[in-house]
Amino acid sequence: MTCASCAARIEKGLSRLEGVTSASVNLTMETARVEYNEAVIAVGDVMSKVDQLGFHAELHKEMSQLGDQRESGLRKLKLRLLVSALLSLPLLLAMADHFAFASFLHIPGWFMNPWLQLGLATPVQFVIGAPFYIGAYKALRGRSANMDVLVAIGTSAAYFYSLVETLSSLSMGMHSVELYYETSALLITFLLLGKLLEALAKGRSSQAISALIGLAPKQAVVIREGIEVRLPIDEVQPGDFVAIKPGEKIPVDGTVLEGSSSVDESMLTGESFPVQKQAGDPLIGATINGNGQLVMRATKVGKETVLASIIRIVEEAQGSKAPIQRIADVISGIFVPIVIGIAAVTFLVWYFALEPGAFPEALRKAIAVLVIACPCALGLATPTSIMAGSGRAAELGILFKGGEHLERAHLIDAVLLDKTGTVTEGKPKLTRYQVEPGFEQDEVLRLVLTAESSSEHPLGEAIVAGLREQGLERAAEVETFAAIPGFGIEARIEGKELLVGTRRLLAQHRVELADLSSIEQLENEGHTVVLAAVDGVYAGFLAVADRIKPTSRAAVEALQALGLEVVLITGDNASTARAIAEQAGIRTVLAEVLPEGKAEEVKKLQARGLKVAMIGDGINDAPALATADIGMAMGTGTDVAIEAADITLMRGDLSSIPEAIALSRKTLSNIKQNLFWALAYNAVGIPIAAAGWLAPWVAGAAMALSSVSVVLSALRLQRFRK
Ligand SMILES: Nc1ncnc2c1ncn2[C@@H]1O[C@H](COP(=O)(O)OP(=O)(O)OP(=O)(O)O)[C@@H](O)[C@H]1O
Ligand SMILES: [Cu+]
Ligand SMILES: [Mg+2]
Repeated sequence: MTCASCAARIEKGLSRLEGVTSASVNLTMETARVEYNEAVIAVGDVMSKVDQLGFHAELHKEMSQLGDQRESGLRKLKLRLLVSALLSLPLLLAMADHFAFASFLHIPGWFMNPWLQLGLATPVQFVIGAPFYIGAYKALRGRSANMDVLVAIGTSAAYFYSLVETLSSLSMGMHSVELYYETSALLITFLLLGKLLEALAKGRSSQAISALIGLAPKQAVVIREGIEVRLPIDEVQPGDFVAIKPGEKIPVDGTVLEGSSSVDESMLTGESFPVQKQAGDPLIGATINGNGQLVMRATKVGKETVLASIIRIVEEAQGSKAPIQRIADVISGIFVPIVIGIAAVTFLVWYFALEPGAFPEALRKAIAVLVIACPCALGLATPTSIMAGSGRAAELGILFKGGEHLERAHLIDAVLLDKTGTVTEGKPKLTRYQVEPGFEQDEVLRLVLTAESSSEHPLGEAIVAGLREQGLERAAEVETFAAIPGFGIEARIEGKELLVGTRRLLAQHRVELADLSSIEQLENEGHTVVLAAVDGVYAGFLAVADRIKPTSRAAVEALQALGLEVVLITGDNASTARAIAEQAGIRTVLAEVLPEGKAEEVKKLQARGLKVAMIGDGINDAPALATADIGMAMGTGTDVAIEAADITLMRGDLSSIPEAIALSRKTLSNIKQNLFWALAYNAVGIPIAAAGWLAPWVAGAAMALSSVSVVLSALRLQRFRK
C-alpha cells in the first residue's frame, strides 16, 4: 500500500464481502483486521479478495517476524535508491549545464548525448520505477486511483516525450533536441528517498512494541523432583515450582511460595519504585527480581501471561483507527481524480493560452501539479500519531484498548472514582470491635467470623483475618448463607440467625439499634463500620479501615487542575465516604450506592451533558465501566473490570489518569497539526506548481519531505513526559 486511498480501497472491498461484519486496514502497520462469520466465509476468501484488489495478504504473524520482514524490505529499498541515484546523477549534471550558475562544472559534451541519456533513464523508469507502474495498474484495475497513478502518469509523460525527441534527433541532428529525462529519473529517485526516510521513521514508531516483545523471558529454572533444571520458557507449566535467583528475570506469572525480595516492575507498570514481595504475593513475568531469592508457583504461562496480554492490547491499539481518521480517508479518496483534473487544466491553460505551442513547458507544469498534489502525508498523519501515542502510553503503564479511546479521553469532564481499591489501597484491616453487654463477646465474634468466612467481599476477608489474629476459630457448620450485595450478609449458624452489614440491612429486619455515637465517631474518621445482629437483636459492631493510596491526593488535585469534576462513588456509608473523600481532596461524594446503581449514576451525569470517565477495580464496577464514556480499570483489579474498561492503568494508582488525559490531548492536537500541515502543503503547493514555479523533481522532493515531516512530528509524542 502506498497511500491512504489504497487502505481505503481494501477496506471497502473487504467490508462488501458477504459474511464480513467489519474490516479496518492500517496503512502504517500494513495490517488489516477483519471480523467475519465463519459459517459464511473463510479466511482464504478474505485473503483472495485482497489479491483480487491488487494487493497481497498473509495471515498475521508474530510481531518479531514482521520485524525481519521490515528489515529485508528496507534493504531492498536502499539498494533501489542507490542505483536510481547513480543513474540519475549524470542526467542531473546534463540538466545543470543549461544553467549559467553551474558553468564552473565544465560538463563534458557527451553527457548531452540523447542515446546515453536514454540508456540511463530507461532502467530507472521501468526497472526501479516498476513498482509505481504495478501499483498504478492495480489501482486502475480496481477502479480507483492512488499516488502510484499520479507518479506513473507524470514520469511516463516526461519519459515518452523525451523518447520521441531522441528518435527525432536521428533526422534533425543531436543538438537540436530538448530532453527531459532527468525529470522522471530524479522524480523517482526523490520518491524513493522519501519512502526510505518514511520507512525509517515508521520503524521508530513501533519501538514501544518491539521493546515489549524484547522483554519476554527465554528460560526458567524449574524445580522438578527436588532438582533445579533450566528449561526453555515454553516448557514451563502452570503449577510448576520455579526458582528465581537475585537479579534474574521472573519467567512467568505466579505467586511467591518462599523467600522475599523487592521486584522491579517498572517495565510493565511504569512504577519506578521496586515492589516488596513475600509469600503469597503475585509476581508478573518479565519483571526483574532484586536482591532476594524467590521460589514461585507458576500460575499463567505463554499467551495467558500479563506480558502477552499487554502486547496484544498495545498491538491492537496501534493498529486500530481513530475516528478523526475518517476525515483523511474521505479527502484522500476523492483527491487523486481531482488532482488529475487540475493537472489537465494546467496543461491546457499553458499550452493554449499562456505559452501557446510550448508543449514541454506545459507538460512539466502539469507533472509538477500531479506530484505536489499527492495526498500521502494526509494518509500518514493519524495512524502514526496513534501509534506513537499509544506506544508511549504503554511505556508509562497506560494501556489504551484502541485509537478511539486515545482520541476520546481528552473530552472527559467528570471523573468518577470508586473508593475501595481505587482511591484506597483495597487492603482493609479490622481496627476495632465492640459487643453489646448481655452478649458473650467471643460467641458473637465467632459467629461473625464463621459467617464472613463464606463471603468474598474484601470487608468480609478483612474481618476474618482480623478475628483470626485474635485467636478465634470458626464454628463448625454454616446452615444457610446469603450475601446481599450492597448490604451485607445473612446466615444461620448453630440455629442462630445472624445479620452482618449496614444499618439499612438491620433496619430492614427491624432490628433496633442502641446508641450510635461511637459508631458515627469511627465513621467520621473514615472507618467502615458493620453492625451485627443475633436473632433479631443488635449485638455489636466491627470497624474496618483502609488507607488511601499515597498517590491519590496529588492525582485528584492534578485532575481538578485540568478542570475536571472529581466524584467519589461508593457503596459505603456517607460519613465514611466523606472522611475518605476529604483525605483525598475530593469535594463531591456519592455514597451508599448499590452495586447496580453505579452505572445509573454514570448515566445521570451523562444526562447532564457531561462526558464521564469511571475508574474502578471490582467486579461490581464493571457495568459502570462499560457505561461510562471512558472506563479505566486498575491493572491490579479484577479481570472482569479490566475486560469491561477501555483503558487499563497498569501502575494501579490514580496518578495515571491525569497522564492518560494529558497524553490524549497531546495526541489529538498532534493529529490535528499533522492534518493541517498535510492539507496546507497541498493547498499551497498546487497553485505554485500550476504557476510553473516548481520543477517536477523539486515537487517530488517536497512531497517526500512532507511525508517525512508528518512522521517525525508524530514521533514527538514518544517524548511525552509525566
Ligand atoms: N460481607 C460483608 N460483611 C459485612 N458488611 C458487608 C459485606 N458486604 C457488604 N457489606 C456492607 O455493604 C456496604 C456496601 O458494600 P459494597 O460492596 O456495595 O461497597 P464497598 O465495598 O463498601 O465500597 P466500594 O463501592 O467503594 O467498593 C459495605 O460498606 C458494608 O457495610
Ligand atoms: Cu505521494
Ligand atoms: Mg467494593
